[in-house]
Amino acid sequence: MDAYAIRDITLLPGVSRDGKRETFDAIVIRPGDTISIVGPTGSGKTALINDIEVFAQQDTATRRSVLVNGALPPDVLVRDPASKPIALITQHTKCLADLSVQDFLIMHLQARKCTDPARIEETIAQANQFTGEAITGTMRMTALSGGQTRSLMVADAIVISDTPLILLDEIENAGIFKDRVIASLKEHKRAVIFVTHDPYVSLLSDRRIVMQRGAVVKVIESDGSEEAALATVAGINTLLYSLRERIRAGEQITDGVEIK
Ligand SMILES: Nc1ncnc2c1ncn2[C@@H]1O[C@H](COP(=O)(O)OP(=O)(O)OP(=O)(O)O)[C@@H](O)[C@H]1O
Repeated sequence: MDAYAIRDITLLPGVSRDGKRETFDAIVIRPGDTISIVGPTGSGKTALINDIEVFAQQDTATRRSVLVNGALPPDVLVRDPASKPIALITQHTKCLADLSVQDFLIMHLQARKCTDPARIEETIAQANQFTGEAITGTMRMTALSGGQTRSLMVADAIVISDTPLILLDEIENAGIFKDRVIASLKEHKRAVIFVTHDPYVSLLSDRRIVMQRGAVVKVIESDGSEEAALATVAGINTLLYSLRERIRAGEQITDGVEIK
């Protein structure tokens, strides 16, 4: 995004599923922000990120609108895929191209009109920070696991697509290190919005948008009061990760398991 620098993306209220106006004034998303969207099944979490992804202008079911740098988004951001400042990655994001990881990334680099070949290795190295299952350039895209695919897509969004905002729809079971993804997105000054049912991701976020009946009903700002809960959940997360690895490796877990 050299030509058009994104300073912020603003979501303006729409209506709930029963037609009531949402009560928030505006939700402003800036580089480095980590936001989670939580709420029961069917409460409108996916609809909310879809509004952001399509730059809604009161033309979706929710009647919300989205501004870029405080104004209507310019046409080029909406229509030119190579200029799109938003990457949406879901559980179902799959790559059907029968190419090696390296060839796929080269193709994407060309599509994005980028000429820096160092970005290929950088993307693979970044993806390997997010997953415990090593990815190499010679692997086939179609042979990657769910966790490897999601890790590569997030790394690609950071390094090659270079998008300022990444939307991640329920990637929790995909076997990626979510805390590392969040740390890396912050380090690269990217904003991320997670649709999530995962307490760890929710508690790690700077802001939590709570949905009910198709509407935003609350925005909780992280103010340190959940630190103790976060520390406990982080311990549970680490424990579960190590157990998962040991069980996958065929071990029997006969020692006592303990949250550190
Ligand atoms: N404000 C709204 N007005 C009208 N329809 C809405 C609104 N918000 C969501 N919907 C519709 O309600 C349905 C459920 O919403 P959505 O899929 O976004 O829920 P969700 O919270 O993502 O659910 P899940 O957790 O099961 O994925 C969808 O058909 C969506 O288009």
